[in-house]
Amino acid sequence: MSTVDVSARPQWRGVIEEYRELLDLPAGVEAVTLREGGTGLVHSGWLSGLTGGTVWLKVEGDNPTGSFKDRGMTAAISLAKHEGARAVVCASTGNTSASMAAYAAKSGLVPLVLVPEGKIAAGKMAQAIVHGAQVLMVRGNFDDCLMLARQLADSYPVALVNSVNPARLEGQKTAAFEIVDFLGDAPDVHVLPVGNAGNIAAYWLGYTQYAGLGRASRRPVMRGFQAAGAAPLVEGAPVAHPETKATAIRIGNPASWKLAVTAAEESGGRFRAVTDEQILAAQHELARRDGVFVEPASATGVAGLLADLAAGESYADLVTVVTVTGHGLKDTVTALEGLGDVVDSVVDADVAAVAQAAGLA
Ligand SMILES: Cc1ncc(COP(=O)(O)O)c(C=O)c1O
Ligand SMILES: N[C@@H](CCOP(=O)(O)O)C(=O)O
Repeated sequence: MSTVDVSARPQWRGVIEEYRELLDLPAGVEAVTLREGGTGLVHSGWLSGLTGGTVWLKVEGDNPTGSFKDRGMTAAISLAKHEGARAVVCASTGNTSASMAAYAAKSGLVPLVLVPEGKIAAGKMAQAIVHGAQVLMVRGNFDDCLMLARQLADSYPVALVNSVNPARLEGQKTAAFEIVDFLGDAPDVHVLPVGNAGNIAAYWLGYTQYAGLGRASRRPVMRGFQAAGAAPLVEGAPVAHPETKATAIRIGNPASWKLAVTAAEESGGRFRAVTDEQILAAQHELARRDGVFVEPASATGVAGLLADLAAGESYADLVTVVTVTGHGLKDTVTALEGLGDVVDSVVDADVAAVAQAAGLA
């Protein structure tokens, strides 16, 4: 077979190459990329109808490992490699570890993951393990894991790639760039789930940079939503024992607390809490009405928007973007919980029986 030169063929290049001149990374950093970013901005007919405005879903489950973390991880891993690191570490509620493990595999770095024992969705755990990470389960919560990861990185030759690493936010801010590039301006309101708070900080960084460059005429109001059992930013104090079925945001002391508060305050936004019941209901509604299957934590922004509407908040005539942060296939167990017998009925391999069971006959 003759070799075909594909180097000049158009392809999304990943967030570093697409936005390199806008990222605060050292010159000459070679991108370790899985072609992350360039994710869909999907119009939600359902939410637009409910609000009387225009609602877009930024579907971050489209990323290579199924969450927004890949945008930051390409930057953090590329920088770690550039600086000569041999090993990387993260604390994780699941998605960061999946992402880190994949990018570490791509780059040849050795990945070490610290997770809270028994609180990681199976799909995410599988990703980290299959990509070759060493996964240590810690008797403690995410906040304990992050403290340990920081201590390891301080004392041993291993680079920390959680969102306390500024390169992570540099990569993640590209989601804001993509939204403005697509819509032609920033939205009026941006809604998203908040856990460790790196993502809201990164979006604010991106929107602010684009407004400063004149690529957007405004910055959106930032509305962050947390799970009621893990809502330190709503309560104004760390939560010692965070609890929620949305395990990705089971975090009691967000590392980017101050940056998140700045984003909310400067934008005229705020934080609100929604219950697990509201989150899981929003997850199912989104899947059934818009065809977008997200993991529980990712539905927190949708739940928040619905709760705002129920509380009389108006989104009418506004352009709203809701980031749905990760793919539903990561946690099918929680998605199916409470649905009873998911296989409606078993039938013989007979067309009449099938038609009858399906209510067609
Ligand atoms: C799927 C998902 N959504 C939302 C979040 C919250 O993002 P952040 O920690 O940047 O606030 C996380 C991680 O915490 C996550 O994994
Ligand atoms: N949800 C996160 C928690 C860690 O967040 P990070 O953005 O600081 O890495 C995860 O997936 O682990």
